[in-house]
Amino acid sequence: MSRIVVAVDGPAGSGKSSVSKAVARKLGYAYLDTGAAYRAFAWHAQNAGVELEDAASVASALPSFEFSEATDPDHFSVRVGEKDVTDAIRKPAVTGIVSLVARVPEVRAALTEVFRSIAAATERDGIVIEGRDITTAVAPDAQVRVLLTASEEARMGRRSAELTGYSAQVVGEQLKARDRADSRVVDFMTAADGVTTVDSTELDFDETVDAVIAVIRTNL
Ligand SMILES: Nc1ncnc2c1ncn2[C@@H]1O[C@H](COP(=O)(O)OP(=O)(O)O)[C@@H](O)[C@H]1O
Ligand SMILES: Nc1ccn([C@@H]2O[C@H](COP(=O)(O)OP(=O)(O)O)[C@@H](O)[C@H]2O)c(=O)n1
Repeated sequence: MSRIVVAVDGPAGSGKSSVSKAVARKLGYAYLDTGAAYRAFAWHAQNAGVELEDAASVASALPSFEFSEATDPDHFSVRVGEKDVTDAIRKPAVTGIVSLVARVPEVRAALTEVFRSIAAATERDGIVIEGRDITTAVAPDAQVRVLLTASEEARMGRRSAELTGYSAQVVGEQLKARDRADSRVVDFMTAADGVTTVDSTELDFDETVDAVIAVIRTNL
């Protein structure tokens, strides 16, 4: 069976996770959130007591990283060893350190292999994989490649609406700082050759899902 891969990249708050999950659900595809893996590794590295500023120390936590992620869009969960970290990895304590671990080349190489194995193991007809470097590094040969963007203002507004209890200004500043740090490692602000941009600034959620499905239909 030839499995369809839909690769989705974009900056924080552009709608990658929620839109990709909805697209997967509608098409009966699997769904893989690669940011969740980087977050889970950051959580693990911190618990392992590594020196987060030191790349070699961060990489030393890789062999003990027992990661698993469900790919059913209706039952999403992330585990490290026996522990369910689905909620813990969304906390600001993890969001604030994830870029430090994501910049380490050994970490990127190891997680890229994990993503390819998960994609190869899915039993569904297709998989939507979302992150920052899926269209360019993880699955550059994907049949469908999308860059999901939205204005900084829209992204900050969406993220702060989601994180109730935190000041909109602090959430916005953290999002901008993380995008700045991440974009030094991977370019997810401009579409690579053959990648279709979907700008959701003026679209509501359902319209964005439909726009991504339209790109998929055009490419298959
Ligand atoms: N087109 C849209 N219009 C309005 N809200 C959206 C849209 N796309 C996504 N959202 C909302 O924005 C928030 C951030 O989306 P998320 O999927 O977490 O982004 P990302 O994974 O890119 O960080 C979520 O609450 C989501 O429901
Ligand atoms: N393919 C990917 C996915 C995420 N990441 C890293 O993981 C972090 C969390 O990704 P995420 O997709 O959960 O972040 P949000 O866009 O949901 O805020 C990013 O800030 C990047 O540092 C990455 O480097 N490469």
